[in-house]
Amino acid sequence: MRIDVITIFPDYMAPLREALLGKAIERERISVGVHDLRGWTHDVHRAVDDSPYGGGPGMVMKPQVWGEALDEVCAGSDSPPRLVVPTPAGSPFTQQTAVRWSEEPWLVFACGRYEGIDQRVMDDAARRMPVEEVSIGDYVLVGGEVAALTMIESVVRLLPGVLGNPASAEQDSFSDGLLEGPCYTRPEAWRDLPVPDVLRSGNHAAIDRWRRYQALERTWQRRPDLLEALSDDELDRADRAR
Ligand SMILES: CN1CCN(Cc2ccc(Cn3ccc4ccc(-c5n[nH]c(N)c5C#N)cc43)cc2)CC1
Repeated sequence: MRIDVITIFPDYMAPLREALLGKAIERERISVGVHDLRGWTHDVHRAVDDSPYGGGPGMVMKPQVWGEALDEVCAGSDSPPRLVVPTPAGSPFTQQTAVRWSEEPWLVFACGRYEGIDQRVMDDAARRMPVEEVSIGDYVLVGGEVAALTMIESVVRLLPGVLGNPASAEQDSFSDGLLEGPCYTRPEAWRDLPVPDVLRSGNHAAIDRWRRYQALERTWQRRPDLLEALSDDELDRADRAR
């Protein structure tokens, strides 16, 4: 997978070179390009923003600069990339999105700042490539870089050979529609807090039932909305796990 990121703060993307993502680059599971949007400015001030039409607070990112940047970064391949534009007004980014994008050969992330990117940039790009405007959650960030890092990490961890233990991705939270339950490791007792006996019983059928019940209980307490999406027979199966 090829990943390109366009931003006015290229150093913000340094975490891409660290840890799991850095290893994926070393092992050539992914190639990553980070591009400074100001490289496509032509004025002495290297301006990337301007006042919003219609008034309102803040500034909007100029279409000309983004247009030239995307023309260059998204060129050079028989098939165009999928353009991902983080925005608070985007469709929800979910684990299902990450799974779908993990099949893509090339993703380009356009990281906006200020009040966002002139809409015509996305409308023009959509003439040549798939464009998705997505949000990582219902809270407000200052720009798209943190969102891009979040989405890149959740996609890249799904690629073959990236995670040390591939089973981990298969047992992700949300992958079966539920939150995962609590996890424990040594010591057996810590500050008078014990590990649940069932986890030390060696009875794997009982352990699976316990884990399934814990996942259901936690989902019910923290994310009841996820339970609404579960089918009746899935709920029955989980209920039998009590
Ligand atoms: C008067 N009101 C009119 C509405 N605006 C809305 C607004 C517009 C831009 C920004 C800053 N920003 C710029 C680019 C950019 C990309 C992603 C995100 C982002 N935030 N939260 C997520 N889940 C994100 C993601 N993914 C934020 C971004 C903040 C708030 C506020 C002022």
